[in-house]
Amino acid sequence: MSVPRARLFPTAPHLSPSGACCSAAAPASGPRPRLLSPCSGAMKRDPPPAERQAQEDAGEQKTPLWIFGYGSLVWRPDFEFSSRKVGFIRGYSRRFWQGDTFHRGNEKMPGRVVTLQEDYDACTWGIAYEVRGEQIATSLQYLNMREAVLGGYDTKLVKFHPQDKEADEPILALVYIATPQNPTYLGPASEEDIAAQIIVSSGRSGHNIEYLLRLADFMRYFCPQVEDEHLFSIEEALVSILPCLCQAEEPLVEV
Ligand SMILES: N[C@@H](CCC(=O)N[C@@H](CS)C(=O)NCC(=O)O)C(=O)O
Repeated sequence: MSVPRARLFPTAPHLSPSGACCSAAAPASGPRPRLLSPCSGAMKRDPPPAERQAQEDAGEQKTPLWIFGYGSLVWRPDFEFSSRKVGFIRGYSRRFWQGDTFHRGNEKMPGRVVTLQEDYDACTWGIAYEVRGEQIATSLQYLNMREAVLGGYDTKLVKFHPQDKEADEPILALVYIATPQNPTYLGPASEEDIAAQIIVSSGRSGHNIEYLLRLADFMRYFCPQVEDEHLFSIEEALVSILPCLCQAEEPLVEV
């Protein structure tokens, strides 16, 4: 029996037309859980230099800060923003090569989430979020915990290209990347092995299957012109193991 995906997962927080995430203060179900670092007693990290510079620039010049999401940030930003744009960054490929022992896995059975691999000829599509004024410090503080402390990601400044290139110039954006030097980096594996690991992993933010399917649905519905072979071959491998997961009739992600 096929089960439409939309019924498998609670809908992502609804984004109001203005683009402000109406559940930015808390995830869909109740107040955001206190995020405890899995490495108990880990000190809260100072923001990395690139992030601090971007924050200082934004604060002093009242210019907005843009944050580029290409994984869970695409469908669960969970911070207040002023606007958002679909687009891409050059020079990177998205890969399910980062282990996750908190959000979509645990210490014994880490999940697999995405990071970026330097790849000169490649582009990675996602969403850039514009944060202004007080949104800047709030979003960076939240993402530092969610991505850096709990996820092993570092920050980098990249050039974001909005999909509507006639209307928009490229924009400098902050992106979170998990490098091979971080402790939960897993590196390459076959799409079949990655799918098998995703099927058996879940963590504090939900099942790893949800993470994969929401990202695949975002790309299918909002970037239909893009063929992300790595992502869709993992999805295909997962559906061949779990044929009950039919493709969603409507997008799981609302942008
Ligand atoms: N940095 C990427 C990946 C972010 C990502 O997926 N990070 C994990 C941390 S391990 C996360 O936030 N997970 C939250 C969730 O799975 O709902 C992005 O911009 O979307």
